[in-house]
Amino acid sequence: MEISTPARGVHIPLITPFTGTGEVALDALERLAHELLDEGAAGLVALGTTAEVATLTTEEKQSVVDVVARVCRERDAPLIVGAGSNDTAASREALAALRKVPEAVAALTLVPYFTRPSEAGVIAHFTELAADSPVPLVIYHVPYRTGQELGAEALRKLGALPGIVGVKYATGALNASTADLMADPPDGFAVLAGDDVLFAPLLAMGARGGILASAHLATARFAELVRLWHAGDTTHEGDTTHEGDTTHEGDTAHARGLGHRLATLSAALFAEPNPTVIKGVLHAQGRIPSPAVRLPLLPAGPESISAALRVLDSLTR
Ligand SMILES: O=C(O)C1=N[C@H](C(=O)O)C[C@H](O)C1
Repeated sequence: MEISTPARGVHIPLITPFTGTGEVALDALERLAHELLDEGAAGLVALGTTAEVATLTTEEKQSVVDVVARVCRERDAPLIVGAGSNDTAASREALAALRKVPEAVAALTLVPYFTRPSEAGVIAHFTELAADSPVPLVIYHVPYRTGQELGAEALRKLGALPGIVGVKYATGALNASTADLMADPPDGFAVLAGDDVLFAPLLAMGARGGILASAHLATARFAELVRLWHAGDTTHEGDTTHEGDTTHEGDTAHARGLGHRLATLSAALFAEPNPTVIKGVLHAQGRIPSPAVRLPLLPAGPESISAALRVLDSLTR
């Protein structure tokens, strides 16, 4: 298994577009994937939460992975695939299936949800998965969805395991534990922002990038924000930012302003459950055939979509 830290930048967890009659619109997915890479996405994520993965059949999931893998192969772009659950044995099988996806550079694997094992149990889960997986793992830490808290020390232990290359950090808030982790992450361990509105502050703390549904829109501006925060890095690719790195004063002011504006966009795009507003906006732009989502999600209301379009317009003008 080749172990490499996820690429610096914005990785986009693709929505699953549906046709007016409810089938997966694979042609629209393929077009969208190309557009996002054209606009500066560092990589793509298939089967994230944003893909409404819980509602896709096994065949649909396979088709989605096939399409996104093809795009990544054609574009030489890194592909991360969502795989795993709160059952260790089933997660091992899901990860083993990635042997058939040579384009996958990593799996995005949730901290086991709902069961609420001890911290030691979470570490045992990931130790077993990482030992066996054909691709390295990016841990998806989202305690407000999984019900499982993990402190900086536990994340450091996980990050030090061979085969674990990063975390999608979506804790809902940045706090002392975040500062602790960001001050001393394991070598080669990428912290990727997973809370869209907190992307800019986490970049300022040293995040390598993000896995952000919001970056379906204004993709180039999200990519620009990463460049701005990493402009002064003096360390080599693969390292994290260290004390003493320089960023020009003008860049910092620009980064701060852009970060605020992108946070406003993300807030508008998350005004209703993700990815309903994003789909509404992409449909209004003519980029996907329908804004449809599958139950239990309901389509976003027209006010939310118009508000997001207004913020987007002010950002791209
Ligand atoms: O699918 C993902 O990956 C993401 N899901 C989050 C969510 O739905 O809450 C949002 C994040 O931007 C990426």
